[in-house]
Amino acid sequence: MLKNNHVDSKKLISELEQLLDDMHRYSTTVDRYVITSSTDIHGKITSVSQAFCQLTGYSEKELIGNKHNILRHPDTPTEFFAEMWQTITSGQSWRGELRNINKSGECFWVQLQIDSIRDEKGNTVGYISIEQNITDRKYIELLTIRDELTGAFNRRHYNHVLPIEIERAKRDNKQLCFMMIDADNFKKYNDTYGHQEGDEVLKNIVATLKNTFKRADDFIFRLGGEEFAVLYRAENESYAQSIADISRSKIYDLNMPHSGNPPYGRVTVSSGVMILKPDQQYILEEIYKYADEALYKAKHNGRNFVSFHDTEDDIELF
Ligand SMILES: Nc1nc2c(ncn2[C@@H]2O[C@H](COP(=O)(O)OP(=O)(O)OP(=O)(O)O)[C@@H](O)[C@H]2O)c(=O)[nH]1
Repeated sequence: MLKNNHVDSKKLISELEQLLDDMHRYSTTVDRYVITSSTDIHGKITSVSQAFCQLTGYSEKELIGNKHNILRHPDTPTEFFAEMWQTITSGQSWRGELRNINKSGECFWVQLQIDSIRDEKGNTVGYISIEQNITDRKYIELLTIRDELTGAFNRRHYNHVLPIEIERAKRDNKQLCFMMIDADNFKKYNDTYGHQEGDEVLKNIVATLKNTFKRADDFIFRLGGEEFAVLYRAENESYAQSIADISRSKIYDLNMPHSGNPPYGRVTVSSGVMILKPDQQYILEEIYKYADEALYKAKHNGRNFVSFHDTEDDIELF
């Protein structure tokens, strides 16, 4: 009897050792290959996998006790994180794509899922994230939607985004503005200063637009040649008008010489804006047409000017 007991416990110990070995192997593999991190309820990092350290360039010691904002990309708007926190603190999982910055200052993209960690009573005691490195895919994706010269979104992306943003603005009961921007007398600029210098001007125009329209839901497009567009939301007409004019004057203030653009003698742009009301239906092609007509008015008005489409009068409704 005693002997039997001895044999059983030896067998049990060996099985337990085997189990511990398996668990160790499993956790080592997870640690090495799964990009994961945990935080307490305040967002302070409590554990990270080796794969997480490898991706971010930070050591475990540097990360523990810190918050994930150590990785924050400056272009990610605060609203993005507010929405993320709202979701996870309400007990739901959050899934999405996020651009981060590693320790060397390089950008990387992750697809991540964040879930609550709960104690035996069901209380949230922290959060765990599992991530996937999607930088390569994102890079290819961005190449297909961006204009190579200026970095603005291309026309294809404009066609994709416009209907989505119109619906979103309607849902949020916000006015959406579509502004077309065209460099003035640009043919003369190229003729005088050369095409390459012209390219630099186009880059400066987009950089200035990016500097002006900085909200998460602002979109800057290059629709073709020296023609650009911005899609932006406006709480009211006064904002819609003032920001459009600020973008025009910021480009004027760059003071890029342009002798063929009298009376200004510098690079200027003209813009045409169409304001979309959330309670109205629009035909997509008409939006472009009306903004283009407003742009024509701005050109006609002497250039370096922002003109607004007269709403209500002649919008074709469904
Ligand atoms: N440098 C450069 N020029 C471009 C590019 N795309 C288009 N253009 C030039 O932009 C000029 C546009 O000229 P037009 O459409 O005649 O208009 P404009 O001279 O700007 O005159 P207004 O629009 O009436 O003020 C043409 O000379 C095009 O060659 C580009 O990528 N780089």
